[in-house]
Amino acid sequence: MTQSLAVHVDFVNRYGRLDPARREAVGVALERGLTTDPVPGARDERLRTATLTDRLSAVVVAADPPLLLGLHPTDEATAVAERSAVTVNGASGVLEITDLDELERLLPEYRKEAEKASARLFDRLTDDRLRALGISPPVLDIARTIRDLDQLRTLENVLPEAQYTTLHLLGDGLTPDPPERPESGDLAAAIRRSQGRIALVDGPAELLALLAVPPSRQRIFLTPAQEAVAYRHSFPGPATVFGGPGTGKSVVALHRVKHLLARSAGPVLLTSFSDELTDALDRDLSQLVDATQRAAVRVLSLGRFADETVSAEQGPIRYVTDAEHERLWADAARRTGGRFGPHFLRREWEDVVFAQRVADLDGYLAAGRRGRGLRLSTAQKQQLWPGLAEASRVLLATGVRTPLTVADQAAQLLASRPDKPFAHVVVDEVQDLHPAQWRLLRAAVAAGPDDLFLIGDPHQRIHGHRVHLAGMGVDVGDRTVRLTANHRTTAEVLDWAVRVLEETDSDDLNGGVDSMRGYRAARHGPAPEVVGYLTAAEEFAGLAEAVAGWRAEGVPADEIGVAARTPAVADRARSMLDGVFVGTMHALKGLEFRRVALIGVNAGAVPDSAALTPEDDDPLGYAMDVQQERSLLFVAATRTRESLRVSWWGTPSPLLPR
Ligand SMILES: Nc1ncnc2c1ncn2[C@@H]1O[C@H](COP(=O)(O)OP(=O)(O)OP(=O)(O)O)[C@@H](O)[C@H]1O
Repeated sequence: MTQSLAVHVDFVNRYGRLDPARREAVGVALERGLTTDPVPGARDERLRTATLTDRLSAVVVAADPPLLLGLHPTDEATAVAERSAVTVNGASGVLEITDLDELERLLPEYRKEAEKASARLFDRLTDDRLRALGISPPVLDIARTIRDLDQLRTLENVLPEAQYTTLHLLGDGLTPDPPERPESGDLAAAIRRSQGRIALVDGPAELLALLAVPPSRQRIFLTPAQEAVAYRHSFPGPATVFGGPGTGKSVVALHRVKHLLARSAGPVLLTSFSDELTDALDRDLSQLVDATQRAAVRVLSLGRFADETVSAEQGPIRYVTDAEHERLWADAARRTGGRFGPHFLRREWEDVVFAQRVADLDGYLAAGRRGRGLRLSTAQKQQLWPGLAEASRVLLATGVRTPLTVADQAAQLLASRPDKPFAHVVVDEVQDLHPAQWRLLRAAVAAGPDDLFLIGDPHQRIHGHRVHLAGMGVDVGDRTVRLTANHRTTAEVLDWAVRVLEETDSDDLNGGVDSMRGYRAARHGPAPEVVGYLTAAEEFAGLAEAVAGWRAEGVPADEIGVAARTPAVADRARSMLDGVFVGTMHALKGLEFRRVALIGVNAGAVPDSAALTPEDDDPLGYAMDVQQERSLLFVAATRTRESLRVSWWGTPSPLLPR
């Protein structure tokens, strides 16, 4: 691909804010091709302007390829070009724009303030250290005057983004990423390196296609925090990225794939736990990589990957049906003398016996039951064992399979082969994976640098397997990066959703805890609307009215999501709504909409009594199941970009925040 033009995210955002007529006119001008004019008196002669319409001009960096930096009324474009300078960050090698006039205007004021203070924020750091971390001379001057983080924040929109981020981390007592020591400091290389902020296109047609992608669908640009992890040169082993809902974790996954493809011939596996999620990743990846690179990536769910691996050796696989599965656990429960229920047995088998590949009673007596709540005495384990052994016999020895047993078989097949199918594996939504799936991931790639890039959110765990990664041969050491800024949900919805979780901590897959503190959302919107009705019929009528209202406001049907806790309630809603996404709360995972309605959030339905371990059998297991139901409501509530409506009939769910 020839890359004849580069475009900065700021240009794209400004274009997106124009009215349709101006957008059209700018499009026509871009199609004709750019003519740039030098700006007399510019502090950096590489900054030019290009006239686009009678009122609008682009700020352009004269480089190879030319970079469209900003889009402004012509006077303003000239002023930006006059007072700024283009530089290459000394640590990361990315392109930066510094407003020199503004820094020089502020410096005397900040110096005067600094003289009054007894200490300044960066006193403990030498100039050499700051320079090595990419702080440029004009920024260093003003950084020296800063007293505290609050004062630093006043410079957020003045300093180049990456330098601001570095200073903020240092001021917070944290260590920024080590410098990458870029091999070349020239502008062309810097443009190519600034992947998350600058897109390269092969001409006006491709540029217009990029500009036509609505902001909610664009996956091209990253914030500096996202960019720092997605384009980190290399991790010496498995790395994790944790972040709350809407922090751009899936976007980071896509860019990590792009980065790996630029550095290695692959092949790369991009995977997640469901086909819906991998289908969405697959669609978005095509925005980022070209056809040659695309050919070196497999995008498929863990279930399909496992199925492919096993069926290649053994032919088509027959999976157990839901009815057979239910019968199996009812049989197993009978073999325990009826002392334990089918639900408990299934969880015990999946999370202990099968998770640890326990083969006999002695193994079971010795097995740890981390995360399983209720303590069991030796006598109880002995009572349980015949039921568990029968489940193992049916599920492992006969030809009947579940997705999890197939994952385990695939893991064993791959583990026994010297050649691994992938050079790198990138996984989204790791919080829901079962140990068998972790074993499969581990076996899909040889241990080494950049083997596993794991992305997730412990608070969105909705399938209940608790895993300790080091025990799966996945040691992430201190390679955990956290993302905190939410780009999807409004602050009002995020606050409400966090209250559903009741401020609990979730274990972080790594033996520690991941706390909710630090989530933030910059956008604002209406508070969630919570509506109660006397009967289900009235609630459905209220839903239909609300959806009709949104449609009348101009919200397209496919930008509306409706979810219920159970398939039956969802089916009923689906039958009365056309073109709108209607599904279970589980099915909302990973999706997003402009408006979301959660229905049937009543006592008895949320939490779903059928999904709870009976409290008398196992109080701790019960508490964990309730927590999982909270996570589910949290996940469903955070799917909306604009507003959330929650309804119930009869008695409201006890999980709703008061
Ligand atoms: N740097 C960014 N600039 C603008 N929008 C962004 C940015 N990063 C993410 N977004 C937007 O935020 C939304 C959420 O991103 P994404 O789906 O990657 O988040 P996530 O962390 O995987 O979410 P979840 O865990 O809730 O499924 C998307 O609409 C995406 O386009």
